[in-house]
Amino acid sequence: MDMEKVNSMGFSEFVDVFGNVIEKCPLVAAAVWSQRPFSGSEDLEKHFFDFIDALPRSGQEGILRCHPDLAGRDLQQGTLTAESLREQSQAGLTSLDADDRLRLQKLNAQYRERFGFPFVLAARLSDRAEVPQELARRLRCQPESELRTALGEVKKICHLRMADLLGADAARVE
Ligand SMILES: NC(=O)NC1=NC(=O)NC1=O
Repeated sequence: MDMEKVNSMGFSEFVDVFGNVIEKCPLVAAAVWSQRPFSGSEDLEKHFFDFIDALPRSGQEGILRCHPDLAGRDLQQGTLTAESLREQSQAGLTSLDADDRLRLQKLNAQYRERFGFPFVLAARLSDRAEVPQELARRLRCQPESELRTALGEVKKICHLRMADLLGADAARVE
């Protein structure tokens, strides 16, 4: 998909296509649409990131809370979005044994208890061995820095989902 196509999208089509690059937060795409035209994929992505960065802390934490736990209830109940299911299965989280799944659930609960939002990590850049290690490591971080780290992971997830949608040919618009 090239940028001329993106820049020609009406509001509904734009939100249909980009509404889940930030998990379950179509508002971000709805807001970014009015910033068109975009000079390229980086410019488009930067508008998504700028929107997140400009939110008050409550809004940023809200974005994190829209993310399903890794190997959590949504995965067990089959209620993950298509993107999330693909990401979690690529990280090997859909085939954990009961012990590993329970360990991750306990760590997720401890993390949520400490920070007030779920542990978020770009699963496609991780794997079943690394996720619990990274969760345990970040559990020891300070809330301020952890919020920034978590939002950084949201941006990585957005970047990867955007790349899936745009493909390689979303070069700059001449
Ligand atoms: N809590 C999470 O990190 N969730 C997720 N990470 C991903 O990469 N996809 C998700 O659904």
